[in-house]
Amino acid sequence: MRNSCLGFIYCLFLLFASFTLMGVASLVAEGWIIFMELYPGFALYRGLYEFAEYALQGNSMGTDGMKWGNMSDSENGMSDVMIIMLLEWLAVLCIAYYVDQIFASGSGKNPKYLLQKFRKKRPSSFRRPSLGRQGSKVFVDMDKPDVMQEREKVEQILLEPTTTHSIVCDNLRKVYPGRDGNPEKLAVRGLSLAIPRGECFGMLGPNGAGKTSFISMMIGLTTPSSGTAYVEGLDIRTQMDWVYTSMGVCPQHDLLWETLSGREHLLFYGRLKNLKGSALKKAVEDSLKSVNLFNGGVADKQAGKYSGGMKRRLSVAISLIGDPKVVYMDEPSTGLDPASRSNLWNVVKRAKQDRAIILTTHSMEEAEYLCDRLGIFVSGGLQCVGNPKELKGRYGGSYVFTMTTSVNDEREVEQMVRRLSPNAEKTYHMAGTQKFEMPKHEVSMANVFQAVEVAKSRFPVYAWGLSDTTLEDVFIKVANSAQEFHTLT
Ligand SMILES: Nc1ncnc2c1ncn2[C@@H]1O[C@H](COP(=O)(O)OP(=O)(O)OP(=O)(O)O)[C@@H](O)[C@H]1O
Repeated sequence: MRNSCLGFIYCLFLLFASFTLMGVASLVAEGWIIFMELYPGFALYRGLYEFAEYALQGNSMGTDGMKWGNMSDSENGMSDVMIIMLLEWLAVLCIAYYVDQIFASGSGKNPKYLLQKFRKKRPSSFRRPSLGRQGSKVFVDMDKPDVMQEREKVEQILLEPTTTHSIVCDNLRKVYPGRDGNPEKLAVRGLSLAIPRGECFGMLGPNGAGKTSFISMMIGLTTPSSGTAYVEGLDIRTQMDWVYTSMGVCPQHDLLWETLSGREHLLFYGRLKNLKGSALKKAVEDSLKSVNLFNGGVADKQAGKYSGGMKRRLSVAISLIGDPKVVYMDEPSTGLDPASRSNLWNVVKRAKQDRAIILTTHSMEEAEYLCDRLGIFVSGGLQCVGNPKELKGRYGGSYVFTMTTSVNDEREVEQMVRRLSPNAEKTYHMAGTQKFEMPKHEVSMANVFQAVEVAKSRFPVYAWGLSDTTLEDVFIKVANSAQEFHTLT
């Protein structure tokens, strides 16, 4: 519809141009004609009109029509037409480029980005301390010393000429532009992170936290709205073609060709990674063996006939072929049965020796088993970073006590817990089941066991338990407090 309207308006202008030039050209001042030629369709028509005039004259007089020499003739105005069309072509080219940068899918640049580009001319490795720049965010980050420390580490690394860190994210940010009346979405807010070779970094976070948006930027599917990241020293904004050669990806959903076999997939991706001849054959066989897809003719079966677990293992094998220095795995074990998952974990564990791996997962067990360090990501921001033990120590300095009784005895349970630990906090309560967090320094195990024995003699206790903080407790605590903060701000 829009195209038809534009076409119609364009034709109207052509008609108007032909009427003006043929009918009243002699009555209209040359200045007005030049003014009208600012409309591209009019200028084009004027040019064609003059060509036609010369051709007609040429036919009747036996000459050649318009020649280069006639272009400068002030009578026909061709020099004005050519200059106007050339300048307009340049202007429209620039406008088209600018509009494309703002509206192209995934790029989502701020309309003022050109101004910002001119304002911030600095070498990519130069960084100022982010404290001052973040303004009101400083308060938030001060609350997260580990995140601040990571940011400072990144700033330090960026000042060094060489580094052992395979991935360095420098204040990476992603904003999706608002569409169809929806406001713009800040999916990743200023992420700074440094991951050395040989480390598997786990990215945990609730649904919609921004993990996939982060990975999409790192693998070149979308461009950062601001900030950047360096992969093996290469800038993802400007050197993505080189980054691809040292990168492997296992996406959240298997991207496989149903009619190709597992072996053919690996041969294809191996060739893309520049492997040839016997080196390619060996890499494919090793890869198939490592993910248990080699024996029994499985390697030559069509991927469409693979089970979900086999497809997932093939995706992981694809991400590792060609010895990439950096690998991204987006929820690699989703949908796998326990045996296949354990198999896959062994593959990943072996693979991380000489490379950096970023892995997103919803499984705390997987994170604890595979990852050297973890980051909990909520509402687009990193809330904490550290190894699983550190995080449990930092966020879980308490025992979790659970007891299930009849609803009538709930008060007694609560009083018992208060006597054991005056600062205990009730974290869950549902139909007779209560959960309390008791600070470790207030509680002695022996007292808890004794108190439970006394309680059992006074009222029926259906179940009880005392556990150390799990990674899941840490995750829930961090995610809830961050979500509360973002709802309030
Ligand atoms: N192309 C897009 N345009 C607009 N908003 C988007 C787009 N892609 C993602 N989002 C929004 O950005 C936020 C982060 O989404 P993202 O998929 O990165 O989260 P996630 O942590 O990977 O979630 P999950 O664990 O469910 O995969 C969500 O609120 C999502 O709705």
